Amino acid sequence: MQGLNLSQPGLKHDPQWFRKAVFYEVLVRAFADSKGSGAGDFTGLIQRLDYLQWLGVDCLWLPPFYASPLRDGGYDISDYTAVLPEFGTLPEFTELVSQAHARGIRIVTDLVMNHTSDQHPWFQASRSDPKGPYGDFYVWSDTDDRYADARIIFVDTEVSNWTFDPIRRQFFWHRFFSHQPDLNFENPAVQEAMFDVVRFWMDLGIDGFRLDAVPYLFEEEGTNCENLPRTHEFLARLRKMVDEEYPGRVLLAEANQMPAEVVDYFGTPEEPECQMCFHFPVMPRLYYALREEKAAPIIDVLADTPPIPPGTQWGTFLRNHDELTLEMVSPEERAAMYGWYAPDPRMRANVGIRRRLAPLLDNSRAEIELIHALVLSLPGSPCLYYGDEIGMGDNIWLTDRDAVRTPMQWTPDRNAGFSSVDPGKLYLPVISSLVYHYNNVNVEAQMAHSSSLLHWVRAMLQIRSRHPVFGLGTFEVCPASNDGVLAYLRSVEADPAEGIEADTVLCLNNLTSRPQASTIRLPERLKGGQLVDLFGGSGFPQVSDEGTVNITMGSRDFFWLRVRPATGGTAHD
Ligand SMILES: OC[C@H]1O[C@H](O[C@H]2O[C@H](CO)[C@@H](O)[C@H](O)[C@H]2O)[C@H](O)[C@@H](O)[C@@H]1O
Ligand SMILES: [Ca+2]
Repeated sequence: MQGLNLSQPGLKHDPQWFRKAVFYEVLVRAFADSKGSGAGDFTGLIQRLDYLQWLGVDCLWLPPFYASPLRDGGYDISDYTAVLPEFGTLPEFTELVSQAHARGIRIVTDLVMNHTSDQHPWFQASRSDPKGPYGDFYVWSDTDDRYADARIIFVDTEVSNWTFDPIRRQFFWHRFFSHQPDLNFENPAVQEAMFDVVRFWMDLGIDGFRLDAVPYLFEEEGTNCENLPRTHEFLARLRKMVDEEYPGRVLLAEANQMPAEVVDYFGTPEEPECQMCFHFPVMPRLYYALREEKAAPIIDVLADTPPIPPGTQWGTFLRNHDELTLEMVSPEERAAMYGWYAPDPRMRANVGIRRRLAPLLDNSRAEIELIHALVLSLPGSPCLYYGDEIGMGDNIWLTDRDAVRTPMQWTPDRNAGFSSVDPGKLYLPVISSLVYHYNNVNVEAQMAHSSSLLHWVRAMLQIRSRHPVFGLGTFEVCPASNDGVLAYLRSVEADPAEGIEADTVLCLNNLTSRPQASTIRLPERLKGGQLVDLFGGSGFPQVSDEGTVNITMGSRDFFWLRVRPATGGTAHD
């Protein structure tokens, strides 16, 4: 942004960076159009890196920007080592990586291993030459009745996971759209080809990969074809290769699974797989807890979450480029979520809700702040979704998940400052609805307004970055007398070698829409401790000799209170 005067700190060596980082998902296509083509591009993103540095994010996650017919937002890849020309060139991509690194920002890209576009030359060769070198690159069958226990994921569009190919005269397997044939991971040549894709992008300097749709790599008769042992064996091999050839680069699993299954994607200390996994089950429960006005859904899902290996980290999020998935909640919870958050059927897609954060919460500033406070203080490295920092709206009149992929709103000017193109030529229209119109909701206006959501989010990221306890610390629920109040402690021990000071923070969240009083019970070691607000430094009533704190909180209020033990030692004494 013009006028931002920022230093260029460069990357620091920090093998644990991903455990403390705040991630930011940004679609190249949606962020900034430097060429007037109507779609965003690498150069546009480079021009906005100062903004992202100012905001305080540590790592960008870029969904696919590879050659693609764009029938699934780029998750339908037709060439793994080429970029889509409308986004720019490979040298522009490498410039983006080095410009981001110069600002201390890392870059993680998407690795879509499970499937390709049907336009990929591998598929074209496979369908036309079954005996040729690519004949066995995909999962072919004479019948469409194999793997009958595998569910259909894109239920709005697909009726089967098999589609008949008139050229090869066989059926091919696809877990997603019928234009996205699954690669055959039983074929060692496919595995090697994927290793080469990894090497190609790692050689260009990226800091890691989000592994798209990773539970579905292998298929096996009589199973639901998810989370199979062969998939884990392959991932352990992939991690070994990355550790040997690109030490320090990170793998982040997108495994939309229940906690007991998703932890397997971390692997074991002996056979590690991914350093990070998105925690899908906790996300819908944050929204559920806000409407039920109870702490239990969040407490329960975290209690059901097994411990993860040392040195690994959860990825948490409120929204992303997909629908807000409800695959990980019970049918009863799903029905309630649809009622609360998607009353219009047009708001729904597959098993989920295709709305952005601000409209989901009816633009309630208090709820938007509270849900951010939760995701920024619960265990895990949070990933923000572009535009949510200014409370961007959505457009449910667009098809599928395009509802939440509209251009970033920079200014109140033409095309929201996203592009200079004729508005009719934009890849998607900018949001111009009554409440979320880019005239009102844009970066420029919020920068000029010190109490805007944008400034608030930035301040939260600053506080979080000063307290590594949020990334590295343990998590302990504190019993509260009021079931609408969620209380927990984050604690970290001193680690002078890593520059970490001992820190304990008590996080209190009033999940209800009314003021609440509650008595919170803290562990023995904190009896008589002092409580200090992390934001303003004000003292709060001290922890009683019985280890309790009596607190009153406003509607949807939250507090982050540093706990100083009474003994003058650390909270771990
Ligand atoms: O490449 C196909 C899809 O892969 C990801 O899908 C994930 O999102 C789905 C919902 O849209 C979800 O149901 C599934 O479990 C996930 O693997 C990717 O994020 C999608 O954009 C993409 O279409
Ligand atoms: Ca597969």
